[in-house]
Amino acid sequence: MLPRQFIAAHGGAGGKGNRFFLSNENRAPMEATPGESGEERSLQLEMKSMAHAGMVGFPNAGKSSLLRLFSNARPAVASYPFTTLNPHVGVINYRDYEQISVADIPGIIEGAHQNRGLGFAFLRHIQRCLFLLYVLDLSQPEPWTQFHSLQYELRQFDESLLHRPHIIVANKIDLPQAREALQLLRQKTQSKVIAVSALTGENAEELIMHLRELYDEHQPSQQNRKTYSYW
Ligand SMILES: Nc1nc2c(ncn2[C@@H]2O[C@H](COP(=O)(O)OP(=O)(O)OP(=O)(O)O)[C@@H](O)[C@H]2O)c(=O)[nH]1
Ligand SMILES: [Mg+2]
Repeated sequence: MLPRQFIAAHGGAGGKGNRFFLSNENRAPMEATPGESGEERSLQLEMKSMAHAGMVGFPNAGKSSLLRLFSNARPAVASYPFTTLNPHVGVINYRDYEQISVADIPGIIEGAHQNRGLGFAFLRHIQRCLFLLYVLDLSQPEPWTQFHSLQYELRQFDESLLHRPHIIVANKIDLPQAREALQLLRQKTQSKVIAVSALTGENAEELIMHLRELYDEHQPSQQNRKTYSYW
């Protein structure tokens, strides 16, 4: 964990106040010396989004569609890759007033670490997320290769991201052949897979509930709450 506070610039040493000049001769000194100047620094700060969950996926996998489905965020959705150019954060509201924020970042492609596509610098926005959602497109052949490529790119960026709790969100279950692909995907990975359709909303509830379980499990300061439901 990064320290929450740091000193950006030290103040200068204080001057001598009136009391310093107090003496038997001078019971009410009006003398004082000015303090030294403080340090001066120019800082450029970058805010990293701090969502609870971070979505990673290939372009067009449906990350923004999912965010629109379960939160109030309205990122653009379109049938061409790299629709999302900037990170978006959406908030899921639960009935017990708990809120989980989810970050949607631009699509990552194979070779992103060599600056292919939009590069992988956007991954910095998910570095502080408690858990990750790998969003895969089930309509693409061998969707598990997307998972491996995404993990490979994450590793190049920050190996610790691979140890982050995660689930696979297998999207586009409504499309032909998606169910067969899902079966194979499940055989080829040990990760938890939740199949959904951002288009029809199929299984959205299950995903939302599972996010809550992940959140309760990995939110150390919070007391786990057993009864909850989505708005
Ligand atoms: N059939 C079907 N289409 C979907 C589903 N989810 C998303 N799409 C479509 O897939 C396309 C891409 O969706 P986006 O949500 O923009 O994908 P993205 O992952 O945010 O893409 P980038 O921003 O380019 O990384 C759009 O045409 C969506 O309508 C789904 O579950 N089923
Ligand atoms: Mg998008």
